[in-house]
Amino acid sequence: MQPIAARTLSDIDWENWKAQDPATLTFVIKEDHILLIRKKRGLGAGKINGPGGRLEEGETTLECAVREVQEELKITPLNMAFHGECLFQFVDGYSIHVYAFAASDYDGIAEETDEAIPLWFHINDIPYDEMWEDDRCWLPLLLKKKNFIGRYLFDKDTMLDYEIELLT
Ligand SMILES: COc1nc(N)nc2c1ncn2[C@H]1C[C@H](O)[C@@H](COP(=O)(O)OP(=O)(O)OP(=O)(O)O)O1
Repeated sequence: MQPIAARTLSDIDWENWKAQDPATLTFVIKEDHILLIRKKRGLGAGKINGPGGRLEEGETTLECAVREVQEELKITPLNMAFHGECLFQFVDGYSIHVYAFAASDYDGIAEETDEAIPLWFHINDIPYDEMWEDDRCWLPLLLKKKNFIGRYLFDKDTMLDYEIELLT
């Protein structure tokens, strides 16, 4: 992995950009509450996020999104809807392309696993201070059932630049 000299989005050739890893995030939203996790390992360990992770060989983004929720919280998300894409470039050279889903219901009882602690929040009380910086930019759009594509440049945990396009 080669560090890149970018400080703004315009320093990156987005036309030919391809992430090292495709991944997913899923937000179960039910009766004005959202199910988040305290992530115990992997990229973003310690932060609050939606359950999710990297695609496995041969898997679709939807299959990955469902599997990751099952693995991390022992529940199955239902009524999955795709809402958008987040293209993350880090200045250390790493990149990850995240596909974001919302689910309006689930089967089972969410429990702690070795990957995640389940946490429910009212949708007006989302703990953005404990989440990745980009979440404030696009999670409100997903909550409004909008579709979006966003590009983000990070130096470790610090977001240097971003842009979001709303899709119709
Ligand atoms: C940089 O900004 C990010 N913001 C948000 N909201 N989420 C992010 C960001 N960067 C990565 N993520 C998400 C995307 C994925 O859901 C995870 C990373 O995947 P993880 O390291 O958990 O991958 P797994 O395949 O589950 O890995 P292990 O099972 O080996 O732990 O973070």
